[in-house]
Amino acid sequence: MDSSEIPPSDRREEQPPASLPLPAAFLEFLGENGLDPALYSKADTIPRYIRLKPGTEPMVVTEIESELKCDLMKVSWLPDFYAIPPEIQIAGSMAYQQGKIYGIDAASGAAILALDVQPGDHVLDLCAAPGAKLCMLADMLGSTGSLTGVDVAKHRLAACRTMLQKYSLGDRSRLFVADGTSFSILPVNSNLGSMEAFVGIEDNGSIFSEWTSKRSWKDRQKSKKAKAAGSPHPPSTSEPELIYYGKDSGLVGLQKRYVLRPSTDAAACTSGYDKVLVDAECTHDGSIKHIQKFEFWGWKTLDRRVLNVERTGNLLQLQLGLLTNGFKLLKTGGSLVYSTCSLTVAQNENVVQQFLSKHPSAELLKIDPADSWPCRSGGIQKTLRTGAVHLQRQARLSGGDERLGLGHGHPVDLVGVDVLGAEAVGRGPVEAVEEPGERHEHQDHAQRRPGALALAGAEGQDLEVRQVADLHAPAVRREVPLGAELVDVVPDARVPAQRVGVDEDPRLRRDVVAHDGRRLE
Ligand SMILES: C[S@@+](CC[C@H](N)C(=O)[O-])C[C@H]1O[C@@H](n2cnc3c(N)ncnc32)[C@H](O)[C@@H]1O
Repeated sequence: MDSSEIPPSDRREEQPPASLPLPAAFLEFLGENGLDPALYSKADTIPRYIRLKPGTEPMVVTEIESELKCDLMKVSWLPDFYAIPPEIQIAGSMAYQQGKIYGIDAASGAAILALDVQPGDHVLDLCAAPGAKLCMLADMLGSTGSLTGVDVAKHRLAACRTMLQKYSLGDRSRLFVADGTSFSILPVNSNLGSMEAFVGIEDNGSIFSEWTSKRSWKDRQKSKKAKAAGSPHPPSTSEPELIYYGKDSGLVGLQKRYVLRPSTDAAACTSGYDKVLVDAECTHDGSIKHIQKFEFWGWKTLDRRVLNVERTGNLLQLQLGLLTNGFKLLKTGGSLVYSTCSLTVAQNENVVQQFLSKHPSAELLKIDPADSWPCRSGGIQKTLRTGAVHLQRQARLSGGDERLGLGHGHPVDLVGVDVLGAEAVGRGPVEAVEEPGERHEHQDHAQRRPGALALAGAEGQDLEVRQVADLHAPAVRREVPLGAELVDVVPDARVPAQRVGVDEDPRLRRDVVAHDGRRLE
């Protein structure tokens, strides 16, 4: 959504109130978890953060300041991060539209720094969508190594693809719709010994050619069949689905069966990922601005999606499952960051404790740069927490090789990075993400994908997908020509898929939605 195009009256309506009348059930949840409700009245003082694409000329800062009409305050401990006042909308700015800046909260930045990505690393982001951290990871990677993003929600992962493309960060990346608790595909080029056998000679559809957004004939047939059978979605499988790969991701020319084959535990030890980020699905209670959105969505939704006991129980299992599988995919000596945007001990320290009790080869490591971060200690030694406002914690764990029975531990690190005064993960520059229709998708997806839970909600980061009709009715329904890949799609507001700011996920009912239907006028 391009906020510059929303009439000022609408803009005001979208601003949540500074202090919220929190419902009893949420107050109870906070009480049970020892959290102070006063946290949620501070949203109007929490800055928003943006990150400048590395390499952006310093003089651009002045230009952005004059465009946004505010000062950009450099965050000394986070390279390329700037704080801006919370009420500033960036989505309408040229700097944003030209891909010079993106919205990402400071605590997310800390999680990525904690991962300490090095040139040549193979990096896995196991809960990647909507993709702010993925973009930063891609930036850190530079022109070597590889980045694999996984998320169980296809439409959210499609937003990651849009972001990677918009910021020209996708060349070394690949994106899989998959359950992160069982995903087992290793990085390419990590098993060179046997790779020759998998380099394709004839392209008969079993070899990766350059990625295109055009759907294959096979895919189109599948979705036609699904439609004919009365289902808006193609039948789901639990097989990972590759929805994007960049030209330098190493896939082009390889046989699909080589790239997509599941790995064994032993193979992961030697050929797994160097770095894994598990930014797990959580109750999002540490995201003050996210909680504020329930004022609009309805507090009953908060009950159902955040506080529901059954859901929370499942969530803890999911978090442990994601952490365990992420660890399994690390190569020996690799490291992992576990992070959530919940403030609860249950979803953070306890999950990590449980994990550690079952994985003796995993140890906590100290994250040295965190010494200069505005953090305080968390509940376990070497964990850090933020102050009153926001929590994000990272566990940094070594690759373990107990599966080989070698029995020696590697240094592991659990860091609760918490950023004093850093913003809660807040509304991204592109407005609200979770609209009623989207919630349906989450739930539907959860039913269709084993391991998936209905989401508590997006982090509100830079997700560029929205249902215009729901948010800003009346959206203009004038049609413009569709890109070839969108044939079969019946969107709310049609736009060419190539346009920046468009999510094209041909298999979902949400279809293709312009950021703002009025642009089509
Ligand atoms: C906190 S958000 C991740 C935010 C993201 N790292 C970012 O920086 O934009 C959690 C994500 O986990 C995903 N998720 C939930 N269950 C999952 C599962 N079983 N496997 C993989 N991803 C899952 C959700 O779809 C959601 O996008």
